[in-house]
Amino acid sequence: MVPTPITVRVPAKVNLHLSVGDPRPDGYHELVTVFQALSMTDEVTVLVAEEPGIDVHGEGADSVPTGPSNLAWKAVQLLAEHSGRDPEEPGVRLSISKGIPVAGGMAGGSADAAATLLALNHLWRLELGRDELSEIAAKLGSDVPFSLQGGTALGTGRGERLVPVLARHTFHWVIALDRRGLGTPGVYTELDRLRAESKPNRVGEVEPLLEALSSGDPRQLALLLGNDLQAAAVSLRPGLRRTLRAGVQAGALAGIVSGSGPTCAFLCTDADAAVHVAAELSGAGVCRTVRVAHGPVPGARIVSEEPAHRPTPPQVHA
Ligand SMILES: C[C@](O)(CO)[C@H](O)COP(=O)(O)OP(=O)(O)OC[C@H]1O[C@@H](n2ccc(N)nc2=O)[C@H](O)[C@@H]1O
Ligand SMILES: Nc1ncnc2c1ncn2[C@@H]1O[C@H](COP(=O)(O)OP(=O)(O)OP(=O)(O)O)[C@@H](O)[C@H]1O
Repeated sequence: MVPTPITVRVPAKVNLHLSVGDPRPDGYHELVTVFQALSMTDEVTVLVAEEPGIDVHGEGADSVPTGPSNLAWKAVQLLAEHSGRDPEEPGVRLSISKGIPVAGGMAGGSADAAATLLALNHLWRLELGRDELSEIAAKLGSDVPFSLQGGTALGTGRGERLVPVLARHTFHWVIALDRRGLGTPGVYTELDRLRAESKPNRVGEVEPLLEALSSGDPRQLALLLGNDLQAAAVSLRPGLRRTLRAGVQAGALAGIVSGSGPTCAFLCTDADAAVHVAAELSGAGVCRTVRVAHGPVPGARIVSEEPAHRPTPPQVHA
């Protein structure tokens, strides 16, 4: 009997605190970061198929590769190899429904890779535990373990070593999507360049932000949001300065560039304030589109053993 397709829902992330150290010999930067999973999600359905492939729908689907460079397909190959299958003939197809902006600094590709690992773990009945899945996830990218875990977490190393952070309160966000994406490696390189020529401010210690999270007071949290990559993202995309200003003028408590950008995330007092800020910001004409979101939300989770929709035939065979 053909196994039932599995659908996994997986969240976007924002870095509430992102402290970037110097480059390491392996080219990565040592990080101290606090991730929060937000209610903007992708859905990935895996199904058994003789002809492998990927189809992608939704937000920014046109700019997502449908071949072997898709991070979710890399997840298929890595898990196939790990479980003794032929990575070139894994016998599955993926259908990805995007709600997370592509190349937006919100871990969209990482989310799809994490969702694929979880879905295949069930489809292939591998029974790998969360720790083992997380180790495999880290091989695919620094953000992938957090996409699996969700919630709020402190990340160290290159961002892949996680400890959950207690954050019982819900925070309300407005998310401003830019017209074009930014490549993550280029933003880290720009930060190194800025640091070689001047001394851009660095975010402080993470502890006060952890205390603000546990207090649940968005006003206290707003004062402590910080991202070392923001200066680099703004240097590469100067228009972000205007977006950040417009969000605060619209009534947000504070705004930051999300991860490597160019998406900006604005913390608001409550859900009503977020709707108001979103409406104002969208009228300001500084970004492509505006969303409201809340966090924390859970990480990758199975939402159904039926596909969200019947996938159309893949455009390119992986
Ligand atoms: C900006 C963040 O989203 C913040 O969470 C992440 O640091 C990026 O995570 P990611 O997209 O999963 O990144 P990876 O796929 O692991 O790495 C992509 C590239 O980003 C740079 N990179 C990433 C993580 C890190 N700690 N130091 C880095 O310098 C490296 O140039 C690396 O080649
Ligand atoms: N499943 C996928 N979804 C989106 N982009 C993908 C995927 N697989 C590969 N990519 C490629 O990866 C690039 C980065 O996309 P992604 O959406 O992961 O960026 P990001 O959210 O900025 O990542 P991060 O926040 O983890 O640095 C895209 O330009 C796209 O070409």
